[in-house]
Amino acid sequence: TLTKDYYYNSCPKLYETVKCTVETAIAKETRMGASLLRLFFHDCFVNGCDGSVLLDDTSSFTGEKTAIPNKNSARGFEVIDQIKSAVEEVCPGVVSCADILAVTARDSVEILGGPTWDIKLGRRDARTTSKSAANKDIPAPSSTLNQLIKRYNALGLSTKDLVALSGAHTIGQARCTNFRAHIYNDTDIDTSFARTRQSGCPKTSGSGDNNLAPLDLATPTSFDNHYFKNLVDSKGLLHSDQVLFNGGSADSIVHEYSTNPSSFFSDFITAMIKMGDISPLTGSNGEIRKNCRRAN
Ligand code: HEM
Ligand SMILES: [Ca+2]
Ligand SMILES: [Ca+2]
Repeated sequence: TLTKDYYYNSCPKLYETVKCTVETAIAKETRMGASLLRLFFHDCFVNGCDGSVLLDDTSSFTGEKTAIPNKNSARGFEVIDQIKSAVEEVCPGVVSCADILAVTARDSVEILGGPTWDIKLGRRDARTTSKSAANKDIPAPSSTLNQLIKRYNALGLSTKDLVALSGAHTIGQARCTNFRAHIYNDTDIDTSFARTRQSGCPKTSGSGDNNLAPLDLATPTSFDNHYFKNLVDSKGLLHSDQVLFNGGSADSIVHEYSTNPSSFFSDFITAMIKMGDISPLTGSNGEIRKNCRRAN
């Protein structure tokens, strides 16, 4: 099992080393904080939090980076490489890439104005992975509320965890291809917001697919509860965002977070810890990778 003081003796400088590199990366590009937080989610939802998302393709397997949810989308791998190098300098061969993702996600949230919390460490790194697992296990932005609830439940996460974790969309950007159907076809969207987003995202698929828009139109670089205020105003960017406030079973939770930032923060922390507990490799399973991009 994971513990809070896992590297207390073996790598006492871990936290300051990671945080310093994350701060530099976010100072250079604010969006990087969002990208790093998302990497932890994409790792944990595919074979658990085992660093699988970081593996490059090899001759023996095709990894997760070219799966639909990640291709042209997941970013921050160079920053993870920098953090891993810095950590290897202070304690070589000790800290897993899976744990580095967990610390990095926690620090990114805090640096962008969100809460901080103690995390549990002791994960080991996967030696392999598969593209098809990533395609199957990461929820699509076209998901219905029931599909999202089912997927989260299968991982031991509740509807409350789903809503709280979706609050991560208070930061970062999405590509037109992922919100086109919502802004052109859905009716659960504020019409003037839809028009604004349509102006940056052509209706014809294949044109402007990579054009970006902020997931939170109000405060896209601050980790706050504005995402939930947007949902109450029918200004969610993704179909999978707005289904959380649609007259369904998640409405009351969204409403609560939209008026009470501290309840969002405390439930987000709980949910991040639960997500970080999804089937870690421990004991003699897996390994401590030397380079996060490949098995030793
Ligand atoms: C509920 C299911 C979820 C769905 C369907 C979903 C879907 C998406 C999509 C489609 C994007 C935009 C990607 C692109 O257009 O390239 C995105 C971005 C993002 N997601 Fe999620 N997401 C979900 C849950 C989460 C969770 C649980 C977290 C973290 C705890 C998270 C964090 C982020 C962040 C921070 C971004 C912005 C990344 C950046 O700007 O680089 N998402 N998500
Ligand atoms: Ca994984
Ligand atoms: Ca925000």
